Amino acid sequence: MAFARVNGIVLHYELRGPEERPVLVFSNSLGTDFRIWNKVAALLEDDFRLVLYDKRGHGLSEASPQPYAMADHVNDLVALLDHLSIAQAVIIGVSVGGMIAQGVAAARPGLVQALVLSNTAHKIGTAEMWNGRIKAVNEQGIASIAGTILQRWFTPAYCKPENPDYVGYHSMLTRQSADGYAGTCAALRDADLTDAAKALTVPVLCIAGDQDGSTPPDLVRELASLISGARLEIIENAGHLPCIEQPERTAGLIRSFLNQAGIG
Ligand SMILES: O=C(O)CCC(=O)CC(=O)O
Repeated sequence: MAFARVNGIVLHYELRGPEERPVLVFSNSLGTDFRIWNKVAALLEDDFRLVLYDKRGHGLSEASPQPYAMADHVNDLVALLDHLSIAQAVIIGVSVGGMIAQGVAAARPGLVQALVLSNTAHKIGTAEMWNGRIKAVNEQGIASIAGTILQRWFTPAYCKPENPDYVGYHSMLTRQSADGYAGTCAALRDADLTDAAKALTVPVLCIAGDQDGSTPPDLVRELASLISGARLEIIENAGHLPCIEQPERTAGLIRSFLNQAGIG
């Protein structure tokens, strides 16, 4: 557990794995903290240097007042990597974390060796949808929308109150800062990374979950079609967060992609 003040905000992060190995940076989704990557990280940490961090307004990182711009999240990650003296990294992002990854590649191309874009897109949702979510969170709290959100995060088989993991992730979501959650909804509402995706020249792996209700496979396929040479993999029996529901498959795809790209 470590903290750094970068870009005017205190971020929570953790470093794992051998220092001399290629660096993998993990960026999490809306309403979660970096523990969503724990099972994937455990499968990779013997062979890679891992950076896990909580984005602004999530987990133990500081929450500035809403709204946020995607550039805030992008600049935070670039500043954290600079703070850690990391010159090159593979950025692995899920959902809004995948948009942050695309943004970092556009803002600081030299920093990015390859990208893994899991359950994400160049543009997610509509202004109407995000404004509705912001209003609900600000007026009634995250708990008021949590049940609906978890149905998109996980498959029906996982989404059961008798599953302790489901209950745990419900707690993770409802305990996020309202400013952090709604602020990041505003960032998602205003972000269109179509041009950034089209300009990517690094190796890219796109991952979709066959039962993802937030960024369905067709949307991830559309993202992959914008990126020259991108590889697309669809994980079965997974919703929006295959890193939680299918960690072995997710880590296996990351490992084989890095191997193919000559990293590691
Ligand atoms: O998960 C994200 O980072 C944004 C996409 C989304 O809205 C997922 C959800 O339904 O919470």
